[in-house]
Amino acid sequence: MNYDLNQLAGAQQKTSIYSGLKKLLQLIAHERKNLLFALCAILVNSGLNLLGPYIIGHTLDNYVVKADEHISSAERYHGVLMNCAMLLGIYLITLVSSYLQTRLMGGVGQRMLFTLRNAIFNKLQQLPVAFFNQNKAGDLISRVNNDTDKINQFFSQSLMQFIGSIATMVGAGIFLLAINLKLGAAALAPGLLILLFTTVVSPWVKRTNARNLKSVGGMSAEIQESLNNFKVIIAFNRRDYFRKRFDVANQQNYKTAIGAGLANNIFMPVYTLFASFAQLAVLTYGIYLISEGEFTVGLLISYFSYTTNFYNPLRQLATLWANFQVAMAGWDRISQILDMETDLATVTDNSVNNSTALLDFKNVHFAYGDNEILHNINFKMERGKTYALVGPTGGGKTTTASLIARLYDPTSGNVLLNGKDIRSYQPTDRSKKIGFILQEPFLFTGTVRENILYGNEAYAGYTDVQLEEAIKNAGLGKLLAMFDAGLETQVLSAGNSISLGQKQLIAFMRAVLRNPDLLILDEATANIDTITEKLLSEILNNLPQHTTRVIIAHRLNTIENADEIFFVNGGEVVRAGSFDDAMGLLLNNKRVS
Ligand SMILES: Nc1ncnc2c1ncn2[C@@H]1O[C@H](COP(=O)(O)OP(=O)(O)OP(=O)(O)O)[C@@H](O)[C@H]1O
Repeated sequence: MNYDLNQLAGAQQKTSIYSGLKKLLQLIAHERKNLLFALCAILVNSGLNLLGPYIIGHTLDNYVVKADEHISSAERYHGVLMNCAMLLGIYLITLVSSYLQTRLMGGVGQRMLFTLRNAIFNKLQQLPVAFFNQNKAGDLISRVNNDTDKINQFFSQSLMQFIGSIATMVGAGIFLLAINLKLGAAALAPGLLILLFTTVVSPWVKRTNARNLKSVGGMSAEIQESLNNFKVIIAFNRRDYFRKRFDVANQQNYKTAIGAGLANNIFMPVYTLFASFAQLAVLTYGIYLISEGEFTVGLLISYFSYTTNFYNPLRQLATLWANFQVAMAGWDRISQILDMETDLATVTDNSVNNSTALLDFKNVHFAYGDNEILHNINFKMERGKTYALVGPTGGGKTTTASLIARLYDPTSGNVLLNGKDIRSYQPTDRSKKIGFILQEPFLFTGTVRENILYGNEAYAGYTDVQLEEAIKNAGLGKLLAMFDAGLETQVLSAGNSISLGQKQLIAFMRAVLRNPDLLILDEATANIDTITEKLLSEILNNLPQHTTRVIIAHRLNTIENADEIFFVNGGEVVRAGSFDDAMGLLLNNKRVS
């Protein structure tokens, strides 16, 4: 299955703004109350702002331009003062409502960021190994950090301004048309041209931003790769090579960022130009209407304010629209992860199998992409026995072990665990039954204790003394004693606080403590001295009766106690009997050739 996000990008970028926004809003459905309050605040704000120009126009017409002779100057003065007081009240209420709106939306934005990052992280935890093989960690980190932040910025800063601007525009448009239909139409006509321009240009702006976010992800992947491998880079003197690679990624990012900046800033000047056309139309046509006696000076002044009230938010919308395009491009990249279907779903197994073995491979084929690695594999593994997988490098041993642990599913055929399709087990049940120790075990930054407890939640409440007791009971006491500070020894996930061999010992203790039915060791003792390795082999021999062991190793002494050896090579897994049988077979083969 194709899990490469950057290859899927083309297909998935076609999500419409409406459906993208709808899905995004579903994610913050629980914020409905806050959004509603903020919306009320913004509507109050916009509505009151629109009353201002009308009151000013009304004041001018009634108390200044055509003041009625019957009104004394004291009454006129009083009228003007009353209207000013009303305006002051309006301005104060808009101040409070705009504060409320900013506060509410700031909170919504931060909570949304939290929810989004959580959703992506949880999704990442469910995705199969193939997903991580096909995508670079740096790009994924950029999606979790950078792209979610773009959405947060839009929601916390721009969304309410966006709605406020639209509300002000609609209100101003209504006032313009209601006061004078013909002049209103002339004032609003350039707005239609703006709408047309926006519709045509927006897809290009979104595409340009998507390209930019992709190159930010690419650059982040470059940085991550060179930081992770800095020792190899220094040892092989590959600094120039990586510097050049980074330079290419940085250049690429620079170019796409310039493109995105250009695209995001294209709206503003065009909107300003059309807004000026509107003011000109109001001025010339308005003066003509006044000369015809169809309009008043006070209303013309209100009209200018309303035209400004219509076009200013429109200009603001230009910036907000660009922010929205950036956010939607980020959302597309995030939805690619959220929409990713895992092909390792749990299936129901109603078939009747009479297999009594712990593990049963039935006609298993497996391919990475188009490259078939295992062809029609059939073998069984019984409870409590020790099996070794041997064979040349690249022969398929790790791949076979990965199928046993269901890191991948067969392309065809079945793997049965306890007579049931391995795909029918819930991930938690399966991982309880199977322990997997890798050549380069992953440890978290923390203490040995914390690393042992990872995946061993049953011991979470244990005191150090109780845990040490459990470790001793599992036969692991001598291993723990190899760490100077015992359970409190510090481990750095990406550092050199302990050796690779010591890391393997911690992973070994972690896996054995889980008391799994099946324990897989993939070159898990390759970095351990022969004396400690003997100790590990004793521990393995003393595991509970029911535990089956699968050992992948190149060193012969590691596998000499195996009950059965399998040769894994050329797409086949062949039974070779016990260690002695296998050695005999190997010697005979050599003699023949
Ligand atoms: N993630 C992957 N994507 C594509 N091909 C892979 C992947 N992992 C392994 N392969 C290929 O599958 C084949 C078998 O690899 P595998 O790691 O199973 O061999 P192995 O016998 O365990 O080798 P080694 O002894 O070196 O660990 C190799 O040709 C390898 O290149």
